[in-house]
Amino acid sequence: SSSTFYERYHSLEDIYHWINRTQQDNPNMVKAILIGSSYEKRPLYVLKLSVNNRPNKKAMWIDCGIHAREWISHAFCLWFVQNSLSFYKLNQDITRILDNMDVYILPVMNPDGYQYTWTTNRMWRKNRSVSKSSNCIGVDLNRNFDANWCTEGASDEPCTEIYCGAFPESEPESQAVANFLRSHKDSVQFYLSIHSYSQMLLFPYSCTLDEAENHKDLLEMAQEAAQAIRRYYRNTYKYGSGAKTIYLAPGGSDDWAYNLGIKYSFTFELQDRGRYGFLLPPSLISRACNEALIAVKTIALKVIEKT
Ligand SMILES: NCCCCC[C@@H](C[SeH])C(=O)O
Ligand SMILES: [Zn+2]
Ligand SMILES: [Zn+2]
Repeated sequence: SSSTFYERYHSLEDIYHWINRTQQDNPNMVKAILIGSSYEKRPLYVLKLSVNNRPNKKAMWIDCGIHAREWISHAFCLWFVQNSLSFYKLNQDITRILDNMDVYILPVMNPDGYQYTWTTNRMWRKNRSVSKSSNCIGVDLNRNFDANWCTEGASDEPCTEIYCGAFPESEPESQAVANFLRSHKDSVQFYLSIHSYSQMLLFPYSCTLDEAENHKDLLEMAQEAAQAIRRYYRNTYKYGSGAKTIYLAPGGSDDWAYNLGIKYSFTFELQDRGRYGFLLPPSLISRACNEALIAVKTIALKVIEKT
């Protein structure tokens, strides 16, 4: 049954098959868009969920798997698509969100790294690009965007886990995402990047301790989302600006999207708090994804109210 499919982790090949099947099974709600390819030439597919052709309709963006080892992230993108398709017209919140917003979902932003965690090193974080200046492999895609690039909280050392790359958008994966968002910046109102672990709802800035101009709005949205998780699932998520709540992290996709003009920009760190860490067991996928789902719905509904 479908519940077991979504309560398991899936190989890259299985996710590509799932993308294909989901589009084939839902021809008038789902379209797969090829937005680029990885360093090792694997396709980067975005699924577009759209239930109507309302003129100048808003949109939201969710990317998963920017960091390869954070498997609960990829699982959430699949969970979100399945939940949206299954409960449209049945659940009031999902129906209101889809009636008002198209949703762009990138289930695997770092396919080379993800494949590598299945075949070679479960704890791999970065992409798999080869650098000219070092034998070490991989750039941290969440330090490769053009937002205070390679300042404190990133490293110019290719062998580190937070290597910023040779220059901003040096990597095909971050370049593909940045290009897509640049060409859709007038419709995308809400950016969301899914990570693990530590149970946090973060918003700009992470690249500096300065407050975002709509900090009050972002804080209120994150607080309401964390309260929803607390109320429905009795679990605790911290929330706040990235720099103050987790650590300084420049070159991030959320800060870059925010500076592009996407004023509702978030990074979620899903379960858990460290007991299993990146190795969250499949038995906890449904809880972790349901907690993230209620948070996404809470914020998406507020974005619809405000835009
Ligand atoms: N854009 C930076 C948000 C805060 C840091 C997020 C974590 C996720 Se693993 C990181 O990229 O180190
Ligand atoms: Zn991450
Ligand atoms: Zn993380």
